[in-house]
Amino acid sequence: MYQPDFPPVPFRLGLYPVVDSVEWIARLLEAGVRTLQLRIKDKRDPEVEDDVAAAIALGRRYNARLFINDYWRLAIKHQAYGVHLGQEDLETADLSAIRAAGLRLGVSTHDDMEMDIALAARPSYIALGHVFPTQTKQMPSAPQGLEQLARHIARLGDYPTVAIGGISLSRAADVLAKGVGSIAVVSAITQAADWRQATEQLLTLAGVGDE
Ligand SMILES: Cc1ncc(COP(=O)(O)OP(=O)(O)O)c(N)n1
Ligand SMILES: Cc1ncsc1CCOP(=O)(O)O
Ligand SMILES: [Mg+2]
Repeated sequence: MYQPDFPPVPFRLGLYPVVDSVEWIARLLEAGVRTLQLRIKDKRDPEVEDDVAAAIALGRRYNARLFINDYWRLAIKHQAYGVHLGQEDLETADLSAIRAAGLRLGVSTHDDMEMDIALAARPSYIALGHVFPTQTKQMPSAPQGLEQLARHIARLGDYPTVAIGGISLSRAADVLAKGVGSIAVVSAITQAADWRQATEQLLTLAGVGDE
């Protein structure tokens, strides 16, 4: 039974682009995307605060589900829809403060042990990855593949899930067929020859997510 300790999200979050600039957030909202993440790596809070605030304001204007990766203090300060945290971040972030501020929480997992840890935090959704090899992030482990993904989704039952890692346009349908509620993509959009067409095609496959 899905009983998160943070505000719930719909099981189907649909297409979930993960991007590194406010420009991308603006473009994708305009293109109809309604679940997305601002992921700017390795900066200090003051360096990213303006971008985080601008992305959150845009997300609000479009009534979108905008998650902030890593910068949970800024996400609280500017009242984001949600925060996405990795396993290491879970050790240092103030989950009580995120919960008290009413933000949704997404947590990364790579294997069964990390799923145990994530489930103990009772987040709003659980991300599963990386499914396929990825050029976007250095991963210490091997890709899960589709069969492992299916096993993890089955274990999680009605818990909202997001698959990530190497999900190209040509692989998206196979991933969605495993029953995941959302596909998170970086390069399938940002490196596409025609990002608008790629986004439209991915939206057709994954949807915009449920209300
Ligand atoms: C939807 C989604 N899933 C997983 C990740 C990876 O998060 P994390 O493990 O914190 O790694 P970084 O993205 O911070 O490098 C994600 N960002 N989004
Ligand atoms: C941030 C992140 N976390 C696990 S894989 C990944 C990168 C996904 O990027 P791509 O969709 O380009 O493989
Ligand atoms: Mg992170």
